[in-house]
Amino acid sequence: MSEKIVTFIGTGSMNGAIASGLLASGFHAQNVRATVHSAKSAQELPEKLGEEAEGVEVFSSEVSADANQKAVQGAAAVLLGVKPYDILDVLESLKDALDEETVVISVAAGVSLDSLQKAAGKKQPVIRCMPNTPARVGKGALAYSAGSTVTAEQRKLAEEILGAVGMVFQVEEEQMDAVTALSGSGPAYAFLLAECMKKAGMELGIDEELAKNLASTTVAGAGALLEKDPNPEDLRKAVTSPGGTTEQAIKAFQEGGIEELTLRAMTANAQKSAEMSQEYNK
Ligand SMILES: NC(=O)C1=CN([C@@H]2O[C@H](COP(=O)(O)OP(=O)(O)OC[C@H]3O[C@@H](n4cnc5c(N)ncnc54)[C@H](OP(=O)(O)O)[C@@H]3O)[C@@H](O)[C@H]2O)C=CC1
Ligand SMILES: O=C(O)[C@@H]1CCC=N1
Repeated sequence: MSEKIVTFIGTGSMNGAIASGLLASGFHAQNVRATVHSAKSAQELPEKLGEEAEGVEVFSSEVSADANQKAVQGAAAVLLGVKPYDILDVLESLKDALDEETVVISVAAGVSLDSLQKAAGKKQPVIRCMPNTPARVGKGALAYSAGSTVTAEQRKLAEEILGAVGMVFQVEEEQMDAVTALSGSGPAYAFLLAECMKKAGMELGIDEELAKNLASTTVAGAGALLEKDPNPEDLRKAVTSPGGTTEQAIKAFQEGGIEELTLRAMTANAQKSAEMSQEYNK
Protein backbone atom coordinates (compact mmCIF):
# COMPACT_ATOMS: atom_id res chain seq x y z
CA MET A 1 0.00 0.00 0.00
CA SER A 2 2.79 2.44 0.89
CA GLU A 3 4.03 2.56 -2.70
CA LYS A 4 0.61 3.55 -4.05
CA ILE A 5 -0.49 7.11 -4.64
CA VAL A 6 -3.39 8.47 -2.61
CA THR A 7 -4.99 11.76 -3.70
CA PHE A 8 -7.23 13.97 -1.58
CA ILE A 9 -9.55 16.19 -3.61
CA GLY A 10 -10.84 18.98 -1.35
CA THR A 11 -8.59 18.83 1.69
CA GLY A 12 -10.47 20.73 4.40
CA SER A 13 -11.62 19.63 7.87
CA MET A 14 -12.52 16.04 7.00
CA ASN A 15 -10.16 15.01 4.23
CA GLY A 16 -7.43 16.99 6.04
CA ALA A 17 -8.06 14.89 9.14
CA ILE A 18 -7.77 11.66 7.14
CA ALA A 19 -4.65 12.89 5.33
CA SER A 20 -2.99 13.91 8.62
CA GLY A 21 -3.88 10.59 10.23
CA LEU A 22 -2.59 8.66 7.23
CA LEU A 23 0.72 10.56 7.22
CA ALA A 24 1.09 10.16 10.99
CA SER A 25 0.53 6.40 10.58
CA GLY A 26 3.69 6.25 8.45
CA PHE A 27 2.28 6.60 4.93
CA HIS A 28 4.94 8.32 2.81
CA ALA A 29 4.28 12.00 2.09
CA GLN A 30 5.82 11.57 -1.38
CA ASN A 31 2.86 9.33 -2.28
CA VAL A 32 0.21 11.81 -1.11
CA ARG A 33 -1.34 14.55 -3.24
CA ALA A 34 -3.86 17.04 -1.94
CA THR A 35 -6.00 19.67 -3.62
CA VAL A 36 -7.90 22.66 -2.25
CA HIS A 37 -9.64 25.52 -4.02
CA SER A 38 -7.92 28.75 -2.97
CA ALA A 39 -4.25 29.67 -3.25
CA LYS A 40 -4.42 30.73 0.41
CA SER A 41 -5.65 27.30 1.54
CA ALA A 42 -2.92 25.66 -0.55
CA GLN A 43 -0.30 27.75 1.20
CA GLU A 44 -1.68 26.91 4.64
CA LEU A 45 -2.30 23.21 4.06
CA PRO A 46 1.15 21.68 4.76
CA GLU A 47 1.23 23.22 8.24
CA LYS A 48 -2.33 22.02 8.91
CA LEU A 49 -1.44 18.47 7.87
CA GLY A 50 1.35 18.32 10.45
CA GLU A 51 5.06 17.68 10.50
CA GLU A 52 4.90 14.47 8.45
CA ALA A 53 3.44 16.43 5.51
CA GLU A 54 6.77 17.50 4.05
CA GLY A 55 6.78 16.17 0.50
CA VAL A 56 3.00 16.17 0.00
CA GLU A 57 2.19 17.69 -3.39
CA VAL A 58 -0.43 20.42 -2.95
CA PHE A 59 -2.58 21.81 -5.78
CA SER A 60 -5.02 24.73 -5.92
CA SER A 61 -7.96 24.72 -8.33
CA GLU A 62 -8.02 28.52 -8.16
CA VAL A 63 -4.41 28.74 -9.35
CA SER A 64 -4.71 26.00 -11.94
CA ALA A 65 -8.04 25.02 -13.53
CA ASP A 66 -6.88 21.43 -14.09
CA ALA A 67 -5.40 20.97 -10.60
CA ASN A 68 -7.77 18.15 -9.65
CA GLN A 69 -7.26 16.31 -12.94
CA LYS A 70 -3.48 16.50 -12.55
CA ALA A 71 -3.64 15.37 -8.92
CA VAL A 72 -5.56 12.15 -9.66
CA GLN A 73 -3.30 10.94 -12.45
CA GLY A 74 -1.93 7.49 -11.60
CA ALA A 75 -3.53 7.48 -8.15
CA ALA A 76 -4.59 4.13 -6.69
CA ALA A 77 -7.22 5.84 -4.53
CA VAL A 78 -8.88 9.25 -4.62
CA LEU A 79 -10.69 10.59 -1.56
CA LEU A 80 -13.28 13.21 -2.44
CA GLY A 81 -13.77 15.69 0.40
CA VAL A 82 -15.47 18.70 -1.18
CA LYS A 83 -18.91 19.86 0.01
CA PRO A 84 -21.89 17.63 -0.86
CA TYR A 85 -23.30 20.23 -3.26
CA ASP A 86 -20.01 20.28 -5.23
CA ILE A 87 -19.05 16.64 -5.21
CA LEU A 88 -20.89 15.35 -8.28
CA ASP A 89 -19.65 18.18 -10.50
CA VAL A 90 -16.10 17.68 -9.24
CA LEU A 91 -16.32 13.93 -9.79
CA GLU A 92 -17.73 14.37 -13.30
CA SER A 93 -14.84 16.70 -14.10
CA LEU A 94 -12.40 13.93 -13.10
CA LYS A 95 -13.98 11.21 -15.19
CA ASP A 96 -11.46 11.29 -18.04
CA ALA A 97 -8.44 11.73 -15.77
CA LEU A 98 -9.08 8.70 -13.53
CA ASP A 99 -7.49 5.32 -14.26
CA GLU A 100 -9.99 2.51 -14.66
CA GLU A 101 -8.82 0.85 -11.43
CA THR A 102 -8.61 4.02 -9.31
CA VAL A 103 -10.85 3.59 -6.29
CA VAL A 104 -12.92 6.73 -5.68
CA ILE A 105 -13.91 7.21 -2.05
CA SER A 106 -16.46 9.92 -1.28
CA VAL A 107 -16.70 11.20 2.29
CA ALA A 108 -19.67 13.49 1.51
CA ALA A 109 -22.79 13.34 3.62
CA GLY A 110 -26.05 12.74 1.78
CA VAL A 111 -24.70 11.79 -1.66
CA SER A 112 -25.69 8.28 -2.72
CA LEU A 113 -23.52 5.59 -4.23
CA ASP A 114 -25.83 5.57 -7.20
CA SER A 115 -25.22 9.26 -7.92
CA LEU A 116 -21.50 8.89 -7.34
CA GLN A 117 -21.43 5.94 -9.73
CA LYS A 118 -23.29 7.90 -12.42
CA ALA A 119 -20.92 10.85 -12.06
CA ALA A 120 -17.81 8.66 -12.15
CA GLY A 121 -18.93 6.40 -14.97
CA LYS A 122 -20.49 3.01 -14.56
CA LYS A 123 -17.29 0.93 -14.37
CA GLN A 124 -15.32 3.10 -11.93
CA PRO A 125 -14.90 1.50 -8.49
CA VAL A 126 -16.72 3.81 -6.08
CA ILE A 127 -17.03 3.76 -2.30
CA ARG A 128 -19.23 5.93 -0.08
CA CYS A 129 -17.67 6.51 3.31
CA MET A 130 -18.81 8.37 6.44
CA PRO A 131 -15.69 9.12 8.50
CA ASN A 132 -15.28 11.47 11.44
CA THR A 133 -12.62 13.99 12.43
CA PRO A 134 -10.90 11.94 15.20
CA ALA A 135 -9.28 10.29 12.14
CA ARG A 136 -6.73 13.08 12.54
CA VAL A 137 -5.30 11.28 15.58
CA GLY A 138 -5.89 7.74 14.31
CA LYS A 139 -9.11 7.36 16.31
CA GLY A 140 -11.75 7.80 13.63
CA ALA A 141 -14.92 5.76 13.19
CA LEU A 142 -15.29 5.12 9.47
CA ALA A 143 -18.30 3.37 7.96
CA TYR A 144 -18.44 2.57 4.27
CA SER A 145 -20.52 0.96 1.54
CA ALA A 146 -18.95 -0.24 -1.70
CA GLY A 147 -20.40 0.03 -5.20
CA SER A 148 -20.97 -3.08 -7.26
CA THR A 149 -17.82 -2.69 -9.39
CA VAL A 150 -15.40 -2.63 -6.44
CA THR A 151 -13.20 -5.75 -6.44
CA ALA A 152 -12.02 -7.55 -3.29
CA GLU A 153 -8.54 -6.14 -3.86
CA GLN A 154 -9.85 -2.59 -4.22
CA ARG A 155 -11.93 -2.97 -1.08
CA LYS A 156 -8.80 -4.18 0.72
CA LEU A 157 -6.92 -1.08 -0.43
CA ALA A 158 -9.74 1.20 0.75
CA GLU A 159 -9.86 -0.59 4.10
CA GLU A 160 -6.08 -0.21 4.46
CA ILE A 161 -6.26 3.54 3.85
CA LEU A 162 -9.30 4.11 6.08
CA GLY A 163 -8.02 1.59 8.66
CA ALA A 164 -4.81 3.61 9.06
CA VAL A 165 -6.87 6.39 10.68
CA GLY A 166 -9.42 4.50 12.77
CA MET A 167 -11.90 1.65 13.05
CA VAL A 168 -13.56 0.66 9.78
CA PHE A 169 -17.07 -0.79 9.51
CA GLN A 170 -18.78 -1.97 6.35
CA VAL A 171 -22.49 -1.06 6.38
CA GLU A 172 -25.51 -1.25 4.09
CA GLU A 173 -25.98 2.04 2.28
CA GLU A 174 -29.49 2.36 3.76
CA GLN A 175 -27.82 2.91 7.12
CA MET A 176 -25.73 5.89 6.01
CA ASP A 177 -28.15 8.62 7.18
CA ALA A 178 -28.24 7.06 10.65
CA VAL A 179 -24.47 6.53 10.64
CA THR A 180 -24.01 10.21 9.73
CA ALA A 181 -26.23 11.16 12.70
CA LEU A 182 -24.28 8.89 15.06
CA SER A 183 -20.59 8.80 14.24
CA GLY A 184 -20.18 11.33 11.41
CA SER A 185 -21.47 14.25 13.44
CA GLY A 186 -20.97 12.59 16.83
CA PRO A 187 -17.67 14.30 17.74
CA ALA A 188 -19.57 17.62 17.72
CA TYR A 189 -21.96 16.30 20.38
CA ALA A 190 -19.06 15.37 22.67
CA PHE A 191 -17.50 18.81 22.10
CA LEU A 192 -20.85 20.47 22.86
CA LEU A 193 -21.03 18.56 26.14
CA ALA A 194 -17.50 19.77 26.98
CA GLU A 195 -18.58 23.34 26.14
CA CYS A 196 -21.66 23.07 28.39
CA MET A 197 -19.58 21.58 31.23
CA LYS A 198 -17.07 24.40 30.93
CA LYS A 199 -19.80 27.06 31.07
CA ALA A 200 -21.57 25.40 34.00
CA GLY A 201 -18.24 25.09 35.84
CA MET A 202 -17.74 28.84 35.40
CA GLU A 203 -21.27 29.49 36.74
CA LEU A 204 -20.24 27.45 39.78
CA GLY A 205 -17.26 29.72 40.37
CA ILE A 206 -14.33 28.08 38.52
CA ASP A 207 -12.23 30.48 36.42
CA GLU A 208 -12.48 30.15 32.63
CA GLU A 209 -9.04 28.66 31.94
CA LEU A 210 -9.36 26.02 34.64
CA ALA A 211 -12.96 25.22 33.63
CA LYS A 212 -11.84 24.75 30.00
CA ASN A 213 -8.96 22.48 31.00
CA LEU A 214 -11.00 20.41 33.46
CA ALA A 215 -13.89 19.96 30.99
CA SER A 216 -11.63 19.06 28.05
CA THR A 217 -9.42 16.70 30.04
CA THR A 218 -12.49 15.01 31.54
CA VAL A 219 -14.21 14.38 28.19
CA ALA A 220 -10.91 13.23 26.65
CA GLY A 221 -10.24 10.93 29.62
CA ALA A 222 -13.74 9.48 29.42
CA GLY A 223 -13.11 8.84 25.70
CA ALA A 224 -9.87 7.03 26.52
CA LEU A 225 -11.71 4.78 29.00
CA LEU A 226 -14.39 4.04 26.39
CA GLU A 227 -11.68 3.03 23.98
CA LYS A 228 -10.52 0.32 26.40
CA ASP A 229 -14.05 -0.73 27.38
CA PRO A 230 -16.77 0.29 24.90
CA ASN A 231 -19.61 -0.05 27.42
CA PRO A 232 -20.73 3.48 28.35
CA GLU A 233 -23.42 2.30 30.75
CA ASP A 234 -20.95 0.26 32.84
CA LEU A 235 -18.47 3.13 32.93
CA ARG A 236 -21.19 5.59 33.97
CA LYS A 237 -22.29 3.28 36.78
CA ALA A 238 -18.68 3.01 38.02
CA VAL A 239 -18.66 6.80 38.60
CA THR A 240 -22.11 6.94 40.16
CA SER A 241 -21.89 6.05 43.85
CA PRO A 242 -25.31 5.17 45.31
CA GLY A 243 -26.48 8.15 47.37
CA GLY A 244 -23.54 10.23 46.10
CA THR A 245 -23.05 13.37 44.01
CA THR A 246 -23.07 11.99 40.44
CA GLU A 247 -26.46 10.41 41.03
CA GLN A 248 -27.96 13.89 41.50
CA ALA A 249 -26.52 15.15 38.22
CA ILE A 250 -27.58 12.05 36.24
CA LYS A 251 -31.10 12.37 37.70
CA ALA A 252 -31.22 16.01 36.54
CA PHE A 253 -30.03 15.03 33.04
CA GLN A 254 -32.60 12.23 32.80
CA GLU A 255 -35.47 14.30 34.19
CA GLY A 256 -34.48 17.02 31.71
CA GLY A 257 -35.01 14.52 28.89
CA ILE A 258 -31.46 13.79 27.72
CA GLU A 259 -32.44 10.50 26.06
CA GLU A 260 -35.38 11.98 24.15
CA LEU A 261 -33.36 15.06 23.29
CA THR A 262 -30.52 12.93 21.89
CA LEU A 263 -32.98 10.95 19.80
CA ARG A 264 -34.58 14.19 18.56
CA ALA A 265 -31.18 15.65 17.67
CA MET A 266 -30.01 12.56 15.81
CA THR A 267 -33.35 12.18 14.01
CA ALA A 268 -33.04 15.79 12.76
CA ASN A 269 -29.52 14.99 11.60
CA ALA A 270 -30.53 11.82 9.73
CA GLN A 271 -33.49 13.63 8.16
CA LYS A 272 -31.19 16.36 6.88
CA SER A 273 -28.89 13.72 5.40
CA ALA A 274 -31.89 12.13 3.64
CA GLU A 275 -33.05 15.54 2.37
CA MET A 276 -29.56 16.24 1.02
CA SER A 277 -29.74 12.93 -0.84
CA GLN A 278 -32.85 14.24 -2.61
CA GLU A 279 -31.41 17.69 -3.20
CA TYR A 280 -27.92 16.91 -4.44
CA ASN A 281 -28.31 13.57 -6.15
CA LYS A 282 -28.61 13.58 -9.90
N1 LIG B 1 -16.32 18.01 8.86
C1 LIG B 1 -16.70 16.80 9.26
O1 LIG B 1 -16.64 16.47 10.46
C2 LIG B 1 -17.19 15.80 8.26
C3 LIG B 1 -17.38 16.14 6.94
N2 LIG B 1 -17.82 15.19 6.04
C4 LIG B 1 -17.96 15.55 4.62
O2 LIG B 1 -16.69 16.03 4.19
C5 LIG B 1 -16.89 16.93 3.09
C6 LIG B 1 -16.07 18.18 3.34
O3 LIG B 1 -16.50 18.79 4.53
P1 LIG B 1 -15.48 19.65 5.39
O4 LIG B 1 -14.14 19.03 5.34
O5 LIG B 1 -16.14 19.89 6.67
O6 LIG B 1 -15.48 21.00 4.51
P2 LIG B 1 -14.31 22.07 4.34
O7 LIG B 1 -14.96 23.32 3.86
O8 LIG B 1 -13.47 22.14 5.55
O9 LIG B 1 -13.41 21.46 3.16
C7 LIG B 1 -13.76 21.54 1.81
C8 LIG B 1 -12.47 21.56 1.03
O10 LIG B 1 -12.76 21.46 -0.36
C9 LIG B 1 -11.93 22.42 -1.04
N3 LIG B 1 -12.51 22.69 -2.34
C10 LIG B 1 -13.67 23.34 -2.64
N4 LIG B 1 -13.88 23.32 -3.97
C11 LIG B 1 -12.84 22.63 -4.52
C12 LIG B 1 -12.48 22.27 -5.84
N5 LIG B 1 -13.24 22.58 -6.89
N6 LIG B 1 -11.35 21.56 -6.02
C13 LIG B 1 -10.56 21.22 -4.97
N7 LIG B 1 -10.84 21.52 -3.71
C14 LIG B 1 -11.98 22.22 -3.48
C15 LIG B 1 -11.88 23.59 -0.11
O11 LIG B 1 -10.80 24.45 -0.44
P3 LIG B 1 -10.75 25.98 0.08
O12 LIG B 1 -10.31 25.91 1.52
O13 LIG B 1 -9.75 26.64 -0.75
O14 LIG B 1 -12.14 26.54 -0.06
C16 LIG B 1 -11.65 22.84 1.22
O15 LIG B 1 -10.30 22.48 1.35
C17 LIG B 1 -18.38 17.22 3.01
O16 LIG B 1 -18.90 16.57 1.89
C18 LIG B 1 -18.95 16.66 4.32
O17 LIG B 1 -20.26 16.16 4.17
C19 LIG B 1 -18.07 13.90 6.42
C20 LIG B 1 -17.91 13.53 7.72
C21 LIG B 1 -17.51 14.45 8.75
O1 LIG C 1 -22.18 18.61 9.29
C1 LIG C 1 -22.02 17.98 8.24
O2 LIG C 1 -22.83 18.10 7.30
C2 LIG C 1 -20.85 17.04 8.10
C3 LIG C 1 -21.29 15.63 7.85
C4 LIG C 1 -21.06 14.90 9.14
C5 LIG C 1 -20.27 15.83 9.93
N1 LIG C 1 -20.11 16.98 9.34
